[in-house]
Formats: sequence, C-alpha cells, structure tokens
Amino acid sequence: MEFKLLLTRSTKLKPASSASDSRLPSTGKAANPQLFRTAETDKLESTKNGKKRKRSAAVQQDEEDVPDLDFFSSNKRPAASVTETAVATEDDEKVSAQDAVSDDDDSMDEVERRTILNSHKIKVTDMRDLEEIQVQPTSTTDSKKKKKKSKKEEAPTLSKKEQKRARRLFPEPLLNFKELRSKYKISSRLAENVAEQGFTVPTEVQLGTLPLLLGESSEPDLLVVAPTGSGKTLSFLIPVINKIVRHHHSNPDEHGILSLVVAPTRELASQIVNEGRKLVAGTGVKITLMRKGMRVGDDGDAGANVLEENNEESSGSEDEEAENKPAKERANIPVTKSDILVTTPLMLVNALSANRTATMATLPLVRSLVMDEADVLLDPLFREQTLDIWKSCSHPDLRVGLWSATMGSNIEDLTKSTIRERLEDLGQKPSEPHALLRLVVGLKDSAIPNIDHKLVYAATEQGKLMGLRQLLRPAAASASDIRLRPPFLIFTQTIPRAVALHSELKYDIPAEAGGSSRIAVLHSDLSDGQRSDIMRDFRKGEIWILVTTDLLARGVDFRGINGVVNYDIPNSAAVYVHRVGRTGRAGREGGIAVTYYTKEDIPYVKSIANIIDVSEKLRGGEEGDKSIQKWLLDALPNLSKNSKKDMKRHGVKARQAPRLTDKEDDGKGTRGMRISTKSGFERRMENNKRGAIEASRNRKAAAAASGNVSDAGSWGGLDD
Ligand SMILES: Nc1ncnc2c1ncn2[C@@H]1O[C@H](COP(=O)(O)OP(=O)(O)OP(=O)(O)O)[C@@H](O)[C@H]1O
Repeated sequence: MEFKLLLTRSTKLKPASSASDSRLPSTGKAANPQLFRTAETDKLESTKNGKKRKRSAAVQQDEEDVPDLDFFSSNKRPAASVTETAVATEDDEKVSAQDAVSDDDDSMDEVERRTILNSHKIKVTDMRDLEEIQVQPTSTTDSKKKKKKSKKEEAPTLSKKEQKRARRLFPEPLLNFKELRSKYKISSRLAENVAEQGFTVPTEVQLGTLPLLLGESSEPDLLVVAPTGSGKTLSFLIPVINKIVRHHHSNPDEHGILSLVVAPTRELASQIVNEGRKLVAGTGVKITLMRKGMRVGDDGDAGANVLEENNEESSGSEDEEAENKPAKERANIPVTKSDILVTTPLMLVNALSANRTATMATLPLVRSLVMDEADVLLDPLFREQTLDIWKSCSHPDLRVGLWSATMGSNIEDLTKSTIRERLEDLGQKPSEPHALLRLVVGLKDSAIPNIDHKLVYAATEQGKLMGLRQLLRPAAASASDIRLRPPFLIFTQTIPRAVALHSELKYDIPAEAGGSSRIAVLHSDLSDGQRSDIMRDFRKGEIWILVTTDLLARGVDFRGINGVVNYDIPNSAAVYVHRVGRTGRAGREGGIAVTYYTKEDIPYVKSIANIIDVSEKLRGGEEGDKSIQKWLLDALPNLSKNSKKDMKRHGVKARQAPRLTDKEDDGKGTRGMRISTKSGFERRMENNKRGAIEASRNRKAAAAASGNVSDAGSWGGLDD
C-alpha cells in the first residue's frame, strides 16, 4: 500500500499525479548524476566519447593482450599535466587550439579540458607555495624548461590575481568509466566491479579526481570539496583499491594495513566498508571495519601473529569480549590482517595506545590516508585524535586525501602545516616530490541545487509540532505547500529532544500502516547493535520516519529518501548543507528540506537563508520562484563571530537538554521549548481518563472536561 494512503487520516485524498511521483527521489534512478553541465559540453563529451569508441576498436586487440596487472604499459598516458599548467599566465587564459598539447587522437587539448572542467564547475588548484610549484622538475623539452625558468624569475612580482591563475590547473577529465581500464589501466577485476554497479556517467567529483589519483603523474595529496551525494566514496575507494592491487603485485610479501579510511561516525564507516566490499570482490584486497579490541599497530611486537579477517561484522558481544580482555591477554590477540581499515578516530586511537605506553604504536605500511568528512575530523572535537592517527602513519610515501562537502580555509592551512611537520618529524623525504592539490566542485560550502528548500516560521515549539504533524498527515498538509512523503529524516538539536519527539509522534502513524514500528529514533546513546538494526530497517523501508541527531547529518547515504526535516535549526550553515544533503543524492530531483524556526531562532537563521539563496541561484529559475526573498535576507540579523562559535558548540541555548524533560521548568519562560517525553497518544489517554473521573464526580465539570479532551485530542502532544 502507498505511504501516503497509509499515513493519511482522510479518505478524500487525491491520488498523486504521476508527474509528481516521478520527481520523488525515492522513485527510480537519477537520469544523470551530474549536477552541472551545459549543452556545449555534452556535445564535446559525446564527440570525444565517439572518437574513443572508434579508437578502442582499433586498440582492442592490444588491450586484450595487456596482462591484468600491467600497470607500467608503455601506451599509458599521463592523466593530468599538472606541472605543465602550473605556470599558466594571462596569455594562457586566451589559449587557442594552436597552443593545445595534443600528441595523439585520444588526447584532449587544453581548450577542451578547460571547457569540460569549467562547465562542470570543477576547479583544481595547486596549494603549494609558488616557489615550490616552480622548482619542480617538469617538462622534457628545452622550450618548456626555458618557459619555466622565466616564470621562476617572474614569481616574486606576480600580483595576487596572477598567482591565483598560476596555481590553476586543467587536468584531463574522465569522460566515462570505461576509461578507467582502457586509459588508466586499473585492475580488470576492479573495473568489472565498478561496471557491475551500473553507473554510466561519472559524477563531477569522479570526473575530476580519478584521473589525478590514477594518472602517471606522481599521486598528489588532495583536498576535495564536492557536493553531498556526489559520489566521493567511489572517487577515493577506486584509487585506494587499485594502489593496493599494484602493491600486492610488486610486493607480494608485504602484508598489513596499507590504507586507512577515517570517518566521524560508525554508521558512515560501516557504509564505506559495504561500498568497499562491492569493489574489492575478487581483487585479493581486504577491507575491514575497525572493531573494539582489534590489534592494529606496530608496537614493537614484530613477530605478532596475523588475524585472518572474515570480512563479516562481528556481533556486539564479540566486541565487548575482546575489549574486556586483560592487557596481558590482549597482547596475544593477533594483529589485524586487512589491507584497508575503515575506522572512527577514537576507536583507532584507543587501539594504537592500547599498551598504555607513552608513545602510540605506528602504522608503518600505510601509504594512503583518507579522511572522509575531513572538516569535522579536523574540527576541535576530533582534531587531536585525527592528527595522532595522521602522525602514526610513518611511511614517507604516505598520501593524504581530505574529502567533504564543506571545508573552511583553516582546514587547508592545518593540512599544509601537518604535511610539513609530519615530514620534519620523520626526518625522511618521500621518494618522489608531489603536489598538494585542491579540487572544488560547484560553489564551495553550498547546498546542492536539486532540492527544494522550505524555511518555515513556526513562531513557537508548539507551532513546529503542529507543522510536523501536518507533514505526517498529507491531507492536512495540502493546506500548506509542503508535501513531504516518507521515507524522511527528522533532525533535532540533542538526544533528549530526539527521544522526546519520537515518543511524541510514535502513535501518530495508524496501526493499519504499521503503527509505531514505522517511526524510530537513532542516536549515539543506543548500543552499536541497536544502531545497526535501525539503519538496516530504514534502508529496507520498514522504518519510514527516522528521528535523529547530527549523528546522521554527514555522509550517510540512504538512496531514496524524499526529504529532511530540520525540526531544530542546525548549529551552523555547514551542518545545514550536510543535513539537507541526505536527500537529492546522485542528482535525484524532488527532494525537500523543511526547516522550522521559532522566534528564539531568529538570530541564527540568516546563514541558513543565505545558503538557500545561493542554492536557488545555482539552480537558476525565476526570481519569483525563490523561497528566500530579498526583504527577508535584509531583515534577518547578522550574527557576530563569537555568537556563531557559541551556536556551533552549544546550539540554541533555550533548547539545551536540561530544560527538556517533562517535570523540569526553570521558570524562565522556556517551558514552551520542551518536548514531552510521553507520546501524544499516551497523554490523550491520560487526559481521557482524567476527564472520565471528573465526569463521575461532577456532571457540570464533566461537560467542561469533555471539551478539553477534544482539544487535547488534537493538541495533546504540546504541554501537560
Ligand atoms: N557515477 C554515478 N552514477 C550514479 N550514482 C552514483 C555514481 N557514483 C556514486 N553514485 C551513488 O551516489 C550516492 C552518493 O554517493 P556517496 O555516498 O559517495 O556521496 P558523497 O559525495 O560521499 O556524499 P556525502 O558528502 O553526503 O558524504 C551513492 O548511492 C552512490 O552509489
């Protein structure tokens, strides 16, 4: 039965039009996962793809002869002429087809590369100091050497604009997934696994980063800022897995953790492992989720055994067993044998310092460190742990990748200084010099343009609850212009508020629609097992509405959710970008993001309104279609830097946990901020009972009580 029919309490509901159905993110696949493209590029890309198809017929025989793991084949071409373009000047801006570097049919000239990258809004920048960029040995021809030298001499006199231009790169983009094998020679099994996922068109972030990470030029350290749901996971996993396949081929005797992927939550880490397992099948590469009690580091016990991972998640009880083992017994636990370890920061830091010595154990074999949601990993909350992990990776050829949809310039500075300090501490240099590049897709720190944002003034907490109940009853919602159908997520500011809101709503779904089992709450106070079960049931469609905290704001991919409700406003613009990015994944249209705000929230709403405004501008369309009008933006107050900081750390003060329980009232007028921890249903029952008792005592009072009961029937969830 249909969600909407089940959830509505009205029999007069009109069936939804098929047009609006097909716009729901939960129905079907996105036609094209790319967010930015132009007709001109479409044409250019299909011409290029056409050329390649012809070429591939000619080279097919060659490629069939290429052994599976021939990574050093002479017909391999450099992917990104990073250093060639590093010294671009004003003249380069006007580059013509004549200047283009084109040595065979298959290559793209610089004009084409620029056209494609610009139309997909991909910007690649060399983040190193200019002197560093320019001392790199680069080209093979004399003329290029001369050009380079003259640029070096010019460097000190470059204006800021010229320096920016000099840092700008135009690497060759990936036009289709087949090129992964035909051009970048990734392992054939890995290429098959990618093909099996059924993706046809690479997303912008894949189009831009895969050539950089798989090309012949020395692998760079990479900062990537790309929209939510744009396929960053595949972008970092393919190169990591391919590098390990190569490594196994060239160093068959070296076993241990070669790659680390760090993510801020267990949910995200576990999702990355699931994605990874699809890609590693049959490649000989192992990917494992870090578990409590695992031994991972090199703490001097070189002769430690190696534990054979079975690639299955262990149950909670096994975790606890391992964790509770006395130190002596723990020393006998074999060191984990896995090529890729996916972990949250604290869990790995605990494992690395498990022997309680002053120094942490090291991870000497790790060559790739991926930080997913890097800005939060390097935020004060996780910073120390993340930097400890980074520094425990002691191989001089370590490459780092920092990935997120939002990244402040402070993170870029921290990355640069950490790369430098780590090498100084090591006292060793990498075997080949390499760049630190930044790739940005779209506008940095903006929300995806393919969702509808609704910023709703609800005045009070009661108003928010009323609005949310309307969303749960689509017939009532027709009075407003918001039509949000399950499955969707509801975000609150704190765990107690999530728990209370869940209790409030759990009987709002009629029994014939599955009742309270359709709505659940997920937060970090639940056990790992409970959290996994809820995630599984939400993915399976058994849970339709999930009330949660910012635990699920980042990274988690529920392919077909129709929307997100910010029941409590997010603590920062970045959190807004991530929360709403749980819908509209892989280019899907029709996702809705509803944000309620009350009068207490007014000081904090401007940054959210700005994000919505920019996202609507990115989307294009008529001025009148915009949900954020200029007068509103002008009217909303700006927040001071300190208040922003405070908001980021604590959220809206009036909504903090201690004032939220049933009994508490601080007497300062914050009573209205409470969400009762009893469900609306339970309170309606109680009210009914109270009314009945009164009725037996006093007929007159009973009449009045029955009036109240009917009030409570509709609004029983607000205040006791
Ligand atoms: N080329 C593609 N075509 C279609 N779908 C894709 C493609 N690449 C990835 N996807 C799908 O897009 C969804 C989002 O991918 P992913 O979780 O990697 O996004 P993300 O960029 O990491 O998002 P977030 O910033 O929220 O973490 C996934 O369901 C993934 O399977």
